[in-house]
Amino acid sequence: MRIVVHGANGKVGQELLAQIDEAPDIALGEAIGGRSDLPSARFAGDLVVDFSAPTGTLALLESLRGTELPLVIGTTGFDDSVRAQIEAEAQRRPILIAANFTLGFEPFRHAAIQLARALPQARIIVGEVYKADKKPAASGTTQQLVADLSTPGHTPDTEIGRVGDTPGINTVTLDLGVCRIDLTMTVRSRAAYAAGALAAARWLHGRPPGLYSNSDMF
Ligand SMILES: NC(=O)C1=CN([C@@H]2O[C@H](COP(=O)(O)OP(=O)(O)OC[C@H]3O[C@@H](n4cnc5c(N)ncnc54)[C@H](O)[C@@H]3O)[C@@H](O)[C@H]2O)C=CC1
Ligand SMILES: O=C(O)C1=N[C@H](C(=O)O)C[C@H](O)C1
Repeated sequence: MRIVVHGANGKVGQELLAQIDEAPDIALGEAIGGRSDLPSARFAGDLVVDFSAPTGTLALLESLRGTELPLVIGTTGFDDSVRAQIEAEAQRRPILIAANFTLGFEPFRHAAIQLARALPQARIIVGEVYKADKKPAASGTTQQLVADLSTPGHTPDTEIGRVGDTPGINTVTLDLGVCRIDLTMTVRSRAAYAAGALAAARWLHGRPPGLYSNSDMF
């Protein structure tokens, strides 16, 4: 399978290029670095992986018109209108979108959901620590966990941290007053995200048009 990387100059994009270079079953079709590269892109590949920015993903969808290339979207921070455009585009091509491609993220979020169901009286706090230059708003991962753990009338609190070049620390705390339970997922390297995105690409390749998430892979 030949992969086109969109956002190739970025932190995750560079990890993707390194892992594609080592992968026995994947070749690099094209590396699209940033905004200025998109107009000349040839999309010389079988599938596109996008780790850019919401405006970049929008521009990518526009550039992909007329193709049926499958698309793995790692970019986060979409507003409802862009999400609606992605959903519409999934009628024309298979799209897999996930806020967090770390291999352990699905089991992590399901463990948190199970604990929250078992302890409805707990106060829940969803925490994150990321690189200092990431937007201060809650990450896509935190938004996913907050949605997973919200019940009518109860929305988890969030704690947002930005430190150095932290790849990602995600926590779910269930506070019962007399005791607390802490779940933590620590990503040591952005290689974790790239590995998960390439696993998603292998899973998505050959599937029919539709909107998929990494929970469909398990
Ligand atoms: N789903 C997941 O598992 C993960 C998602 N992410 C998300 O992926 C995105 C990229 O993360 P990083 O690699 O850390 O960011 P980065 O800032 O290091 O790289 C972003 C890349 O996108 C390009 N870009 C930015 N705006 C663009 C535009 N308008 N058009 C075309 N290209 C554009 C930049 O040139 C750069 O190559 C972010 O949205 C981040 O939240 C990051 C890590 C894991
Ligand atoms: O910007 C990042 O680095 C990450 N962003 C994603 C998010 O917004 O949740 C996923 C990952 O946690 C790292």
